[in-house]
Amino acid sequence: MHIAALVDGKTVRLECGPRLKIDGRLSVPSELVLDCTVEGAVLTIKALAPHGGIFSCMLRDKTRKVTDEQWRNRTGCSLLKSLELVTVRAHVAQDDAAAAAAFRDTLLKHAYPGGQRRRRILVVCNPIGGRGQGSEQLESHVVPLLEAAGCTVDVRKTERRLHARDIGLELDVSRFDAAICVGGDGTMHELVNGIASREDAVEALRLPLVPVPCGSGNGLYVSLFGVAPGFSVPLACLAAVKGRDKPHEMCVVTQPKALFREWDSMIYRTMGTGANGQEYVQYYSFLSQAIGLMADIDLGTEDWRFIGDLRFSIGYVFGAVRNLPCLIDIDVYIGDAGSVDLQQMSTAPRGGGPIGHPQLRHGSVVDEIERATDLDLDSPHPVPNAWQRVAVQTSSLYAGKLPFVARTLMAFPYASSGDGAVDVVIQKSDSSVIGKLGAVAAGEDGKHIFDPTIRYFKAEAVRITPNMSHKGSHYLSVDGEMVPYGPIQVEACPLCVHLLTLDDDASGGIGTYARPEPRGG
Ligand SMILES: Nc1ncnc2c1ncn2[C@@H]1O[C@H](COP(=O)(O)OP(=O)(O)OP(=O)(O)O)[C@@H](O)[C@H]1O
Repeated sequence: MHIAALVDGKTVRLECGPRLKIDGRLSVPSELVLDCTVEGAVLTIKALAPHGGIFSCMLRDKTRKVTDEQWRNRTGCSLLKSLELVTVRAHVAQDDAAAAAAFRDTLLKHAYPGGQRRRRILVVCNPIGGRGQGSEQLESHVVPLLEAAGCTVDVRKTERRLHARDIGLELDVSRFDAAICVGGDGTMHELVNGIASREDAVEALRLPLVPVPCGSGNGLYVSLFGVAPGFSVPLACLAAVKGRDKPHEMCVVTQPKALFREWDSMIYRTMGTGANGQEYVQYYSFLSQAIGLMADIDLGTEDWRFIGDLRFSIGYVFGAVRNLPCLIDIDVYIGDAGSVDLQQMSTAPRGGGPIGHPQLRHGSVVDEIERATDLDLDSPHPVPNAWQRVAVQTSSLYAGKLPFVARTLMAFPYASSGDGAVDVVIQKSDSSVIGKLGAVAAGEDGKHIFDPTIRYFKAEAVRITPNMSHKGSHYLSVDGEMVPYGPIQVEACPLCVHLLTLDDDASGGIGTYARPEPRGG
C-alpha cells in the first residue's frame, strides 16, 4: 500500500505493509508503529525510530532506519539504544482522502497483528530508583509514548518504601490491561508481592507486567529485552503497548517470623505455621535470592546509586579483594525438576509450566528436614529424591529464575520460566581473588558456570541456614531487596507473573539471546 503526500512542503512517497517507509526519512518494521490517524487532510503517523544523531544533517542518507534483520535480532542490536518517539505529519490531497484512510487501516493492521490497541495502562513510578531518573523518564518518555499509542495512562508515584506493595494489594485489576513499573527490580518485587498477597492472587497476577528500566540492576528488563539495546525506555514501553503475555513461574520464599521482629513494619502479609508450631512469613520472588558476596555488592553499595549499575562491578572488585567466607549451611532438594548435569540443564523447557496456587511441596523453612547422604557437587551421581546437605565452603550463593540479574551478569544461563526448579550458583570460598575476578568477567555471557570455582545446578527447593555470627558482615537479598538475615527456604512454585515481551514465539521461554553451550558433551 502506498500514497503520495506532502511532508514539510516536499512530496514524498509513503509505503506500508510489514514495513513503514517514508522516502528519505523513515524506514522501520511496522512493529515500531504506535498509531496512525487521518483528520481532515492530515495523516499523522507515530512510530519509534533511532535517533538521527547530531551529525545526521551532514549524511547523504538521512533515513532513520531499522532493518528487518536488526529487528529480528533485536536483543543483540545496539542501534535500538537510541529509539525515540517520532511524529510524521503528511498532507494528503482532498481527492486522496479514501486512499489515506485505506493506508491508515493497512498500517495499523500490520502494526497490531494481535488486534488489541489502546491498552489501559497502570504506571507505578519509583522516583528514587537507580540514579533517581524515574520522574524525568516518566514525564519525558513514558507518558508521551503511551499516549502517542492511544493508551489510557493512570500514573501512581511511590511516596515511600512499600508503597508499590500497597498499590498491588488494593488495585482494581479489572480497570487495566497492563501495569508497568518505572523503577528497578525492587519496585516490581513490591508490586508483585502486594498482588500475590491477595485472596485472588492467581487471577490478579494475570494482569500483564512490564519493567521500564529506571533502577540500578534492572535484571528483569535485561532478561526480557537483552543487553545490547541498553536500558531502553521506549523499547519497554513498546512491550506495554503491544507485547505478548508470557507466564513466568516464581519462587515461594519462607523465613521464620521471629526474624522480622526488629523490622519496623511487616513487609510481607502471608503467614503460616509449621508442624512444630513455629510461625513463618511467606512471600514471592520472580528474579533472584542471594547471600554472601553477590548480595553484599548489591545492598552494600546503595550509597553509590549515583554511578548507576557500575556500582555492582566496583563492589564486586572490593568484595573479591576482601574475599570473606560466608558461613552457611546449604540443603537442597534436587528432585525430578532439578539437575546437576549442565547438558541436561541446558535443554530444560524454557516456558509454559503449569499455572496455579502457590504450594509448599517441600514444607517451609521452620519444618524439620530429613536428609539423605550429602551432595558432593564434584561427583554428584546418583542424586536421590530427598533433601541433601551440600558439602562445600562458600563465599556466595546466588539462586534465581531468570537469566540476567544485571546487564553485566547472566547469572543463570539455563534459567527457565516453567521447569519447576530454581537455578543455583555457588562460588566456592577456596577460590583466590584472581579466580573470583576471572569468574565474574566470564559472567557477562554466562560462561562463569564453567569456572572451576563455581558450581551450578537446578533444584526444586533450597534452604540456606546462615551462621548468625556473620550477621552484620553479610546481607541476604531477594530480587535485590534486603530481607532479614537468617534462615530462608526457596522453592519454585506454579504461581506465575505474566510478563509482556516482544518475543515472536508465544510458547517459548523468555528472552531470545544466546546462552552458552555446555562443554564436553
Ligand atoms: N518515594 C520513595 N522514597 C523512598 N524509598 C522509595 C520510594 N519509592 C520506592 N522506594 C524504595 O526504593 C527501593 C529501590 O527501588 P528500585 O528497585 O526501583 O530501584 P533500584 O534498587 O535502584 O533498582 P534494582 O532493584 O533494579 O537494582 C525500594 O526498596 C522501594 O521500596
